[in-house]
Amino acid sequence: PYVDTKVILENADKHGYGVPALNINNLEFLHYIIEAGIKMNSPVIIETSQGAMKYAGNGDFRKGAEIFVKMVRTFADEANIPVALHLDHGKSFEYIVAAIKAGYSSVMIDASEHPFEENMKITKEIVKIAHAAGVSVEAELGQLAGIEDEAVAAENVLVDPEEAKIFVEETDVDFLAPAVGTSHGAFKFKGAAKIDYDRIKKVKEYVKRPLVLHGASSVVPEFVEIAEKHGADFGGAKGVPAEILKEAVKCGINKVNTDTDLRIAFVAGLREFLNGNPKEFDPRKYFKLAREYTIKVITDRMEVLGSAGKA
Ligand SMILES: O=C(COP(=O)(O)O)N(O)CCCOP(=O)(O)O
Ligand SMILES: [Zn+2]
Repeated sequence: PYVDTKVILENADKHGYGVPALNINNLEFLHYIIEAGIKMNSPVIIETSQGAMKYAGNGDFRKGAEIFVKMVRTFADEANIPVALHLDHGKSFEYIVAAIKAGYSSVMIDASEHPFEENMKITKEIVKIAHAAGVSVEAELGQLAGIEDEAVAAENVLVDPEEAKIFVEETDVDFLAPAVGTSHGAFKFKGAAKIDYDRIKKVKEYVKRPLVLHGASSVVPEFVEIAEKHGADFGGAKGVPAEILKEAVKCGINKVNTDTDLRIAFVAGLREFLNGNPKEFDPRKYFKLAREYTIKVITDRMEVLGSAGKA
C-alpha cells in the first residue's frame, strides 16, 4: 500500500532498524526498488530530488511530480509492502508545494544553507502548510560537504545537538537529517570513513523522532571494479561501509538516503552488458545486468539496515 513516510519511519524508530530511502529519476529504478522490496519483504521509501522532478517532466517539474506520483502509486497500490514517495532536498517553495499538490507522502525542506534562525523560520512555514495537507516533513541541520544539486557545501558543518533540540521544538518537523560527517556522491572521505556516533546519539536523545542519514551510500567496491573494468573512471571513490551504517542505525538513524550506490551498480551492469553484447540494441534487453546489479545492491542494503522482513 501507499503510505505516509511517517508511518514507515515511526515503526523503524520503535523497533530500531533503518529503512533505505532510494532515489529515482525514471521507471527502471522504480521497478528495481519495488522488486527488491517485495523480495525482501521490506518497506521502501522512494525519493526524488528537484532535479529528478525536472528530468521526469522534461523541464516541467510540476508534470514530473505528477508522473512520479502516478507511477509510484500504481506499484504501491498492488504491492504487499508499505511504499512512500518523498521529495528529497526540497529547496524551492514551488517544488515543495508541487509535490504536496501531486500527492507525495512527505517532503524535505532543505534550508540548511541558511543560518540557524532562517532555517528554523523557513522550515516552520513549510511544516504548517504540509501538515495542513496531511504530509510529513523532513529538515536538515548542519551541512554535508560535497555537491548537492544547487548548493555546494564546501565544508562539513556538523549538527549542534543543542540547536537540534530547539529546532524540533520550534518547527515540529517529523524527521530530522543531522549532518554527522557524510557527504553526497562517490567521494565521501579523503582518509578513513568515519561519522560522529556521539552526535547522532545526542540528537536522538533530544529530538526523540526518526533521524535521517544523507550521503549514506557505501560505494560498493565490487560494482566500482566492474564499472572500471568496462571503461569507467571512479578513482578515489569511497563510501560509508556497512558496519558504520549498522552502528549509525543503532545510534538512532532510521531513514538512510541511498542514490550513488544505485547509480554505480546500474552503470556497472550497463557497461559490462554493452561491452559483451555488441550486437544488442533492444532496450528491453540491454539493461539486464544493470537491473540485476541494482536489485542486488538494494536487497543487500535492506539486510544491512534491518528493514528486511519488516513490511
Ligand atoms: O543523500 C542522498 C544520497 O547520498 P549518496 O550520494 O551517498 O547516495 N540524497 O539525498 C540523494 C541526493 C540526489 O540529488 P540529485 O538528484 O540532485 O543528484
Ligand atoms: Zn541528501
